[in-house]
Amino acid sequence: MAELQSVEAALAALLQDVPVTPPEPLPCDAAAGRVLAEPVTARLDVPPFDNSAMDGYALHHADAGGWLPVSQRIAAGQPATPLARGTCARIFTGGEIPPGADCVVMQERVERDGEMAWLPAEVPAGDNLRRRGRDVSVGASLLPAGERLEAAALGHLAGQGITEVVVRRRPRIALLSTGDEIVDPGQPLAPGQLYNSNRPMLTRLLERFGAEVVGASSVPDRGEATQHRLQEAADIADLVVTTGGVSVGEEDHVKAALARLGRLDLWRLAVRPGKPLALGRLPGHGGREVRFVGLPGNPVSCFVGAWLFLRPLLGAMQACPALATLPQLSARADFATRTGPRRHYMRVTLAFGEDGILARAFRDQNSGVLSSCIGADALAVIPADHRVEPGDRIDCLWLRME
Ligand SMILES: Nc1nc2c(c(=O)[nH]1)N[C@H]1C(S)=C(S)[C@@H](COP(=O)(O)OP(=O)(O)OC[C@H]3O[C@@H](n4cnc5c(N)ncnc54)[C@H](O)[C@@H]3O)O[C@H]1N2
Ligand code: MOO
Repeated sequence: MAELQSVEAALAALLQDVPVTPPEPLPCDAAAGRVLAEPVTARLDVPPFDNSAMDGYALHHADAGGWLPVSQRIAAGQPATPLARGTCARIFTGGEIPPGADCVVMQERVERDGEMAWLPAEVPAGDNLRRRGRDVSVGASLLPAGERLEAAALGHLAGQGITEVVVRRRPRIALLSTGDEIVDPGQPLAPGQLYNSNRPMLTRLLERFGAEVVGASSVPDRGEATQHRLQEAADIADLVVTTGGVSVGEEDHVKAALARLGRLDLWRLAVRPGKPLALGRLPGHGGREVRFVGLPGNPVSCFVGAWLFLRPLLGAMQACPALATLPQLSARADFATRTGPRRHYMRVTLAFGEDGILARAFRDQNSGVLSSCIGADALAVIPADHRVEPGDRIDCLWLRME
């Protein structure tokens, strides 16, 4: 039997020559989670004018230390007039610093008597000032291509008055569920059948990774039907993902159908869960090359396979570096385990304490037990042929992210 491949070899095969989806313009209001196809350059200074960081009094620092007349009042949104030397201005947070002032004293340090204000001595120039362009200056790089538009980036675009961006088209995914025993929720369940957990789970994960599921259908365990559905899927998608039917039984038709239509690049990994994972390519509409990932049917194999393989693949398709890898944390195990010839990706929760991070493993790590993925903070990576005792250091891949 052919040797099992490593995760690294599978990732290298998967990420080779990945076609990037085309750019498309999109209103910023609809761009959350999308990936910038072009860098954005700042066209405004932010803040656009020197302004006060405090409610208080603006003055020239050389005039501090004594009583000064209050010569103007500047609320946020009002224009300031030049400040006469020897006077101060009542100012509010965000108010424009008047020409001639170079510092602000917060009102808690100031005594007020009618139109006069007492200001403490030795106020440094620049105190409590937010200078024009401190955050962003015109012409500077605002956001690079490949940035995923999350909260702060969307705020940054709005801060420039930008209403439209050019983003990568979301990769289109066709999801095929194989298995005669798999039934859609809402249908009655006959003996020997079970409901399709993988489809909604993968749909949600794929959407979180920036993709759009454009087709989701079920495939009976027959070679011809599998081939037909694979071709239909390849015609509408950038990536075809199947679940189940990639093991060694005679009811496992996916690999054969793939090999007939396109090409099987790699099959069977030294990992648990997810051993029979298959990677390949299919010819799409008009001769396009469509990627193929065949996940094993066990729900945990699908969950882990999506994080390990679909996420970086979708990152490459959107030219988004943030999706390429998962952050790695070092934790202490609070469990004992032993691996055989396959690397084990165990579902763990992480407790962040004063002594560091403690990883707790879900009790049943079988690849059919989807409960082990609910609330999982991370995947603990246990090398092949390895023994872990409680307290041992282990590497964990952080999952609490997009
Ligand atoms: N003789 C061998 N048998 C198996 C091997 C092997 O090396 N030799 N490998 C085992 C491993 S490891 C895995 S993983 C599974 C994967 O097999 P398949 O990818 O062909 O998956 P299926 O047999 O179709 O399904 C496996 C399991 O998952 C259930 N399933 C499938 N789809 C769904 C779904 N959409 N929702 C919920 N559950 C689903 C299915 O009913 C099966 O119980 O092969 C082992 N066998
Ligand atoms: O490789 Mo499988 O997913 O362990 O049951």
